[in-house]
Amino acid sequence: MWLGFLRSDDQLQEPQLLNAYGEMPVSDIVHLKYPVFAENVISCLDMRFIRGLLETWLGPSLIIINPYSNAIKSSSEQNPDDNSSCRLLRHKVTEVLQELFQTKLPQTFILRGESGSGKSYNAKQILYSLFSQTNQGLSRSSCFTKVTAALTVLCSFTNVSTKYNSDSSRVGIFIQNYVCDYSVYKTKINCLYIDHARLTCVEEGFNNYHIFFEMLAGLTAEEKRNLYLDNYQTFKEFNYLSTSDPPADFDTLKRQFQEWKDCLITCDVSFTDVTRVLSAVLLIGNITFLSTNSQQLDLKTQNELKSVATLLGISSMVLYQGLTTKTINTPEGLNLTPILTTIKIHENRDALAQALYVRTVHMIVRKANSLLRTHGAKKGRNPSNASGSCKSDDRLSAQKSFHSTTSDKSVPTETDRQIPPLLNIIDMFGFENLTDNKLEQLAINFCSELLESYHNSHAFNTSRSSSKDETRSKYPELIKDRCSDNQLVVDLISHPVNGIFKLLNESVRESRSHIGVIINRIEATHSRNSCLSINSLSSATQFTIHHYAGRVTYDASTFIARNKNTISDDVVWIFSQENCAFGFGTHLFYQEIGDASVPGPQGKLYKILPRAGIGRLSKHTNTLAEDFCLKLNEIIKKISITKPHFIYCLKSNDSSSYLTFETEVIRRQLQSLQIVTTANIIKTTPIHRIKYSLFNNLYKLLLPKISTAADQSQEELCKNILEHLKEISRNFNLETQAFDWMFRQHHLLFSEQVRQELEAYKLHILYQSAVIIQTQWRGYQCRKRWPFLFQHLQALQLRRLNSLPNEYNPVFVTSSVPKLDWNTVKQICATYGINPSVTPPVPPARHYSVAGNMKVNFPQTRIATEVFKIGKHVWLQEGDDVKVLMPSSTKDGHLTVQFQGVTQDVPHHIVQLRTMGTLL
Ligand SMILES: Nc1ncnc2c1ncn2[C@@H]1O[C@H](COP(=O)(O)OP(=O)(O)OP(=O)(O)O)[C@@H](O)[C@H]1O
Repeated sequence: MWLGFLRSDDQLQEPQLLNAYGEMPVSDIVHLKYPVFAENVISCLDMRFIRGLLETWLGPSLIIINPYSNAIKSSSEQNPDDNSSCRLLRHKVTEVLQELFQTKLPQTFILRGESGSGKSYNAKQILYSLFSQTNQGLSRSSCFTKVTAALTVLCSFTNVSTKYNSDSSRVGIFIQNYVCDYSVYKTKINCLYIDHARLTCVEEGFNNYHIFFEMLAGLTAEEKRNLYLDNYQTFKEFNYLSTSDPPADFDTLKRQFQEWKDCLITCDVSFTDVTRVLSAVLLIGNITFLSTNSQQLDLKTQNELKSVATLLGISSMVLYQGLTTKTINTPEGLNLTPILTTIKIHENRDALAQALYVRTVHMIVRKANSLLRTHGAKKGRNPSNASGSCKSDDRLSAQKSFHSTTSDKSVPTETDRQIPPLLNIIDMFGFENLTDNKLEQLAINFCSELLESYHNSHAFNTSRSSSKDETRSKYPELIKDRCSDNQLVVDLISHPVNGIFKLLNESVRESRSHIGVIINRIEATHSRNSCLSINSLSSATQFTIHHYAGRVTYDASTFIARNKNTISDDVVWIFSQENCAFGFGTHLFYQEIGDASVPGPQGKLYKILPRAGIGRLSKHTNTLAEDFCLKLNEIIKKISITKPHFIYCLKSNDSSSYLTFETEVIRRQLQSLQIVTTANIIKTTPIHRIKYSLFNNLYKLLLPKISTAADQSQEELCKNILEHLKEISRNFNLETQAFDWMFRQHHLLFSEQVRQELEAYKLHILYQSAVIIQTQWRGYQCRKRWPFLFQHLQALQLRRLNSLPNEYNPVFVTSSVPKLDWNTVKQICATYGINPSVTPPVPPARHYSVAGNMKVNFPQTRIATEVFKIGKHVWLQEGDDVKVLMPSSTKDGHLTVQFQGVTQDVPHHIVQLRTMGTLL
């Protein structure tokens, strides 16, 4: 089982990983001298950055710096295959996969960082590594092609250019990979929507979604004519795009559109249907009603109304009526009344555009999810999970609360074990602080706070519980402060009784409240919350929250309107089968229309967002904030029963400049992500907590001999493994006092240093085993081929001896002995300027040795393997530790050795390198 992993070059050729103790720059922040300070971390990251090393370990987690190298490369030039900068990330994926296979405990990669720090980029790299290590590599994995196609389509739909990132994703993404038999048999993409109001919000400085610019650049003249877009020469002529700037030059947009189109087809979604909806959305934005008479349209708009109606397969009359009338349910019956204000009609229009857009995205994701299963799932490799596995998973996770599970996360219960082996990836929103922060920013920053809270409870809970026992942690107060600050903000925003979201939701339901009233209520309810400040004298609609990553001032003036998230049923019923001949359009609203007990509008309000997906529990009437919290909590519940692996993404600068390391930017991110505190905690506390049985499963192969005594308990076996490790490490003169572990009733607590030693030792054992197996296999192959080879050699010898004519060539050679093609050899020699008749020169002496696939530099510590005399005097005894300075410059095959103050050239074979192998 391990050999598959061992073939990965990344693991075997990672000298940094195993050799970094004491070297600068260290490959793991935890190896910096205690106590770790921000300055040391920054200089370490800086030194690595200069050397092109963008990844640095933080114990079991990884820090990755975004160098913005794609600023100088187009996306088509970026090939994940030759991306050598992701070596440690790939290694991490391998480790996590091994853990998944051995412990069956679901695992989650959580990408954290500011907007633009590279979360989405690294999420793709994780997916790439995952698929290249499973499913027999990428080439055979159609699942991976579909996942990347789905993500490419999604990116165009959900990415926009912002102040922080020219390619910022406006949805949170949660990817679930179901793994079985070393294959990903199903991938599910879940989206968390929040920012669809951006589509119709045409304020200055806001950019619209990439797809509109790509589509307008990439459609052919004929396609544009068919979609009624041929009369528009520039982006600015569309109201919804009038304030936006194209995110790239025309040719790039055109190329991206072609890529998007290909990916859409890979996802089995109709290109024509989707472009019809997108064109309709753009044209809907241009339907403007006269402010003097709300029911009247100007002449140009009349044409646009007709075009939209044709694109959506409805009559202009039905569309016009849907936008301008409202059904009111009175005790006397249903009344169809005209809407009198232009603002209300325009709200209806924008709600329609948003609903069409976001539901199309949702439908594409659902379609892609249905394709992202390999045959394994259908064959029922894992019958209990393969069909409807998400549902069962949902139910399971919904039963557990976030806080109860985080406290005892490493204990898989019976129910946990039924969960299929899952590898999740979470790529949520980055923290945002704009000049004008709205409801979307509050939701996005709340999401960051929840993840921060999750991080605190997972990264520090174990340490706190252990500190109770041993009071070893030097940072309990600091951790407590961070956790309680964070909890204050989470409560302020989402408390079920008096949180900001709750107050907002009530105000939407009451439909009378004014934002000033809400702000007053917030102020009154949270007057003691130190994370909130309201200065009602300077502005009646603003409040400031002290988030973990900085203070953000929110303008609540649009909160109530944005939180509504509603569309009237008059608009929804436009898409009933009687009215609409466009099947795709009808399908977008099938739930609302299908759920209605009586056909036709009833004066109800529906949500703009689709109901299905992760938030199955959500209702038709939920507000935006309600829906967002529900879905986010569901995701957090799902991941709280998995083992998290944090990937901290840092941006190297704020201006997206290529390879520019700005110290202050890094310092800010280190502080908000608590990297320095985490490093110190990892150094001082046994942070790992694992059940004895799981530990033994992972590491029992380290024991030279496993006791077969039936009465040996799991705890005893675990003790034996650790004692053996200590003994081995003592022989290496490692600081064994840092080998920290504690035995608890069911669990073992151990330090990061122990984990690293265990992993390094395990890798070494696996490597040795692989060498033995390969040696045996090659020996077997040689012995099998030897009779044919022998015959061949005999024939050659015979031909030479008898000077047989060249044409004569006995057919002894079997297919298993490859023939040397001299013409090719000559050609290669000519290409590389090699003279085949001249013996190549001896390469210069190396200034290092290689042991266990690692480079070991001079001076080295070696062991004398036999007695060595200088004259008659015995200078070295067998087993003496000696210092080897370098290969001897005067005598071939000799090394310059120093022992007891004397330096002497000694034959190579007398002193052997101290590797673990010498001790086994
Ligand atoms: N390791 C890397 N090497 C090269 N380019 C990178 C790397 N990481 C990120 N980038 C580039 O930096 C830009 C920002 O990255 P990305 O969109 O992944 O950030 P993000 O954290 O997901 O931002 P947001 O939260 O706003 O979506 C992208 O153009 C991405 O291609």
